Amino acid sequence: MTKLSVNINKVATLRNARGGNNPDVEKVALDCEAFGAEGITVHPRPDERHIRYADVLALRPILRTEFNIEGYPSKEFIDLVLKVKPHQVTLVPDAPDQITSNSGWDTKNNLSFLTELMDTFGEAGIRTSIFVGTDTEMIEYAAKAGADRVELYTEPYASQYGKNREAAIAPFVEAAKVTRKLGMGLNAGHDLSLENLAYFHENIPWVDEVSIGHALICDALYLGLKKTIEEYKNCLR
Ligand SMILES: CC(=O)[C@@H](O)[C@H](O)COP(=O)(O)O
Ligand SMILES: NCC(=O)COP(=O)(O)O
Repeated sequence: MTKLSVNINKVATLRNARGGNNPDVEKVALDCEAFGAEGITVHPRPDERHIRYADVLALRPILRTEFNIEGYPSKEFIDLVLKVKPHQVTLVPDAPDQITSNSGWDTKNNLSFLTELMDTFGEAGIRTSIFVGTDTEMIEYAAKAGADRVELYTEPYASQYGKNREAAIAPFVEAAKVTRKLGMGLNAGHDLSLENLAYFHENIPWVDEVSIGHALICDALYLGLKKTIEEYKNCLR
């Protein structure tokens, strides 16, 4: 079964636009769970332009499903994750000023850095995931680093889907098979949507978790949050 983890960054972006607490990020997270989400994802960035470190601390005790914290492993991020102890940490190689994630790790060149982090988080009882592209060598080095899972960066799939979905999915199926062979769990995310999710799942039904934020929150403007989450879950059946 593929779990749906809702990324609530964009809810925080909306809240931050006015400085108050509307929409209430904690309430939205709980509502996502009540409407069927099997996890909540946050990606705090150094400038706190959407999810703030304080949100992450406040969410931990109230969530009932899987909590996934994504981000670049700066000292502040590592300290936050070790304090919060989520179910899963996903390491992403983003620069501090990046608009959004745009690539996976070079796990070969960062092997010792990542290995040390896998040990640190593993010893704290936190499941680890490394954000990677479909280059199978990068997946092999994620396994060498000791990651429990990899998260495949799905933007290239999403952007190619409309032109040629068979060609778009092919490298992801290959990467997913290699991940399975190496004994790691498999997550996926970035630009997954109601348009492209069902086909992704149909071709790689053994994905453990997809984390979806931007498109899902956009869809909720039209469909409402409950119906939107139901529709995304329908794509994963
Ligand atoms: C790793 C990944 O693909 C997502 O976490 C994405 O970067 C969401 O972050 P933003 O909401 O800042 O775009
Ligand atoms: N890990 C991907 C994620 O959390 C959400 O990405 P997106 O759906 O906002 O592109």
